[in-house]
Amino acid sequence: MLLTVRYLKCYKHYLAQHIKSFANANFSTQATMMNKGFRAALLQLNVGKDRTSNLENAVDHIKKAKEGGAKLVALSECFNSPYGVKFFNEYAENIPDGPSCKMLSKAAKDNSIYLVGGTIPEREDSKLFNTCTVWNPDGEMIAKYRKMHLFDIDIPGGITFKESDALSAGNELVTFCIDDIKIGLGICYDLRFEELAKLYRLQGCELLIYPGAFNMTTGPLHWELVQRSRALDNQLFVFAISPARGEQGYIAWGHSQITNPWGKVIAQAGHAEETIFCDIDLAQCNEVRQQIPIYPQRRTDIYNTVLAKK
Ligand SMILES: NC(=O)CC(=O)C(=O)O
Repeated sequence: MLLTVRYLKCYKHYLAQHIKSFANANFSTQATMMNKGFRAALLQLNVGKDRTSNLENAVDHIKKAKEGGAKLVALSECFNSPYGVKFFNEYAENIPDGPSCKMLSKAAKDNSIYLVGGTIPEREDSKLFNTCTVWNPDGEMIAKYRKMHLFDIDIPGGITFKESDALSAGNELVTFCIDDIKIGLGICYDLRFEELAKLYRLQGCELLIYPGAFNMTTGPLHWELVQRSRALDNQLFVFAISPARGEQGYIAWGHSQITNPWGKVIAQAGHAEETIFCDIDLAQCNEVRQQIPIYPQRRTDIYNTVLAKK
């Protein structure tokens, strides 16, 4: 079995109740859904310039994730193309008619899973977006989210990147449900914006999923920290899925991660190609919310986070 599975060292109390640890990937499918729990697999894949190879590699790993018992499988930001301003136009596709969406739909259906399709560069009329699609076990697209905060930064001696030279920003929060679990979507740089996560929390989300690709400047400092912050502040699970670290162009930090509502990292990849599995139980959100009731304790008479009126 090619899959690398991390042995999860978990919080003593929660280990017993909620988190299963895995030594291998020979899982039974019976464990795929129980109450508010499910097995998730985050696919941290190598990505190169050949779109067809990227898609074939994803199909292969999605199948293995299903064999490992995953009910929800998630891919990284730009899993089908290199990540870079000069590549977005060349690789852009219509959604849902392009080859990447066709593959995602088929893979979700063939494996009967929920599939968070990482992101692809999307073309709509004359505009390009960085877009995440989500597919249900019948192969239907059930959500489409466009990166809302474009990655425009300039760190002398570090990294300069200007997504807005090529992309337009999305303007909508997007959620989807698996049974009674509500899940919010963001993409990479969106992780840094606490108000977005808070709005999802206020809408009832218990899990936020961010395909992402931090880099060798910001990754070591911020990748783990922002995810733990979003999870802790909003008392929910956070998944972030990176491409594996390449050697040329934009070098991704890797370290795809699952964080629980305590702000504790319960699974994390290294930097190479790897699948991480984790059984999560969303009931843990309510427990934390009851034990540390910060939401009813907020002083909304003094401050508040609300959706802007359009
Ligand atoms: N690539 C991004 O969108 C974000 C990132 O790398 C960072 O915030 O750092």
